[in-house]
Formats: sequence, C-alpha cells, structure tokens
Amino acid sequence: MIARALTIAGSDSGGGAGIQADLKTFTVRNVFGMSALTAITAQNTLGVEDIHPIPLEMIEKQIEMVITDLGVDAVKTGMMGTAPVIELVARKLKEHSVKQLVVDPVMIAKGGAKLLENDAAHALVTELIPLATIITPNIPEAEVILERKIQTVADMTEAAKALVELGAKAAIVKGGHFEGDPTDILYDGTEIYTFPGKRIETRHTHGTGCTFAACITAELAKGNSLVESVETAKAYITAAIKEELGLGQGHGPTNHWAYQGEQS
Ligand SMILES: Nc1ncnc2c1ncn2[C@@H]1O[C@H](COP(=O)(O)OP(=O)(O)O)[C@@H](O)[C@H]1O
Ligand SMILES: Cc1ncc(COP(=O)(O)OP(=O)(O)O)c(N)n1
Repeated sequence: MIARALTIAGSDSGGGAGIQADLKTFTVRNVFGMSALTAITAQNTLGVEDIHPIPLEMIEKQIEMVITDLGVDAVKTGMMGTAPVIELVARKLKEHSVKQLVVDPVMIAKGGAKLLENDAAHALVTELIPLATIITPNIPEAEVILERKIQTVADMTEAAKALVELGAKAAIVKGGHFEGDPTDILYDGTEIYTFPGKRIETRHTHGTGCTFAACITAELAKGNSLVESVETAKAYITAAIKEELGLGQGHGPTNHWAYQGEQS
C-alpha cells in the first residue's frame, strides 16, 4: 500500500509554503498526501496580505474524516496560529495515537508576518512538542521556544538537546538563518548528527522550512529511519533551492521537482 501523510497547516495561496509545499513534496516523494487546513492566507512572494483562521470545529472535522477513513503513516504540523488550535491538534493526535509526528513550529514568515500568536509558544511546549518524533525549528523559532540566544553551532547543539528535554524524541535546529554556510544540527536523544550545507545565494527561499519538514514526514511515512529521512530532506531542499524557478518579485518558491535522488 502507498504510504500516507497528513499535513495540518495553513494554506499559502502563492504555493511555495504551507499546505501547498507539503502536498507537492509528499507527491514528489511518492507519498499520498492529505490536508487539514488551520488557516487560509492571502500571500505571494512579496508577503502575507491577510489571514483567515479556520474555526476549531472545522479543523477537528478535517482531521477526523481523514484519519478514520484513509489512515495516516505520518503527520506534519505547520502554521497553527493560536494556542486553542495547538491544543485541539494535540488532543486529536493523542486520540488517534499518531506514531510519527513532525512538528514544524512555524512562527514568522520570511516577509515578517506573524503566523503564531505570541501567547501560543507555551502551548507548543506543553502540548505539541512532547508528541513529536522530531521538531524542526529554525534559529529564531528555537530561540523563542527555549528563551535563549543561539549564535554558534555549539549553541545549536545545546538547543537541540534542550528541545529533546522538553519531550520531543528528536530535534533538528536548522541553520538557514545564520550567515555563512547553513549547517543543521540533529539530536535524536542519543547522538548529535551534523548536516552541513553550502549556502546558495538566491532570493528564492520561500517555504524552505515547510518543504524540508514535509520531506522528513514523507520519508518517515515510508518507514525510513529518522537519520535517513533527514539526509534525504537535506538533499531534497538543497536541490530545490539550487534549481530555482525564478517565480515572483520577492522571495520566490523553491523547486519541488528538482531533487533527482532515488525513491526510498
Ligand atoms: N540559502 C540557502 N542555501 C542552502 N541551504 C539553505 C539556504 N537557506 C536555507 N537552507 C536550508 O533549508 C532548510 C530550511 O532552513 P531554514 O531556511 O532555516 O528554515 P525556515 O524556512 O523554517 O526559516 C535547512 O536545511 C537549511 O539549512
Ligand atoms: C501558510 C504558511 N505556512 C508557513 C509559512 C512559512 O513557511 P516557511 O517554510 O517557514 O518559509 P518562509 O515563509 O520562512 O519562507 C508561510 N509563509 N505560510
């Protein structure tokens, strides 16, 4: 049977991030993708113009309809928006005993728009992080969650360990926001793994975090190990950034078809 993945996240009308990035990535990685929308955003490569939240009952129904009929092998969470959404999603994931959960703690879009209310970071820590197979913050997100500054690779390593202490089985702190080459640091509760990268000079990096986490989700859904899944996701996002599509006037989307690696 084909592997199945569910993304619980916001819609990006521009197609580079959010639900759209997730479903494209799932498809390219040979996984059947399903979605539960938490919000509709009106955005393009220049920024987020408006956000329309989806009512809690409707979020709950989407999750319920998908899991009880089609089933899921892995779930990814992205833009949650508010604490009540986080609480609801955590409750549903527990009710359905979801085993593979990738938590992308989306907070702020590249253009600066707030995608998570300030008071919701606490719910992320108490409700969602303890359920996570892996949490995938960028540096500013890890700083908010842990209430500390992250300025060096050593700080990233300590941050990954601290995120696991909060209850996640594993944590990868992404280095895209550092100057210089973007190294990502994974801690799986036992070992530290370093994923080095070469910085690609481009403005087309909209949705890099969503795409990276979606690829991890797809690989986990197919039964790959965590480290294998992160390895594939790093190669996938690197190719997606490198082979830019050149769309839009601002931060353009990455190229979800670019990765030529094997289907695992
Ligand atoms: N310019 C870049 N060149 C190469 N890799 C990048 C670049 N920007 C981000 N990445 C990689 O893309 C992935 C997503 O990271 P990041 O952009 O920090 O996430 P987010 O979109 O959540 O801010 C990470 O693996 C990171 O190392
Ligand atoms: C609906 C929606 N969800 C998430 C994001 C942010 O995605 P991310 O991958 O972190 O990419 P950037 O916005 O940082 O480029 C979004 N913009 N919209």
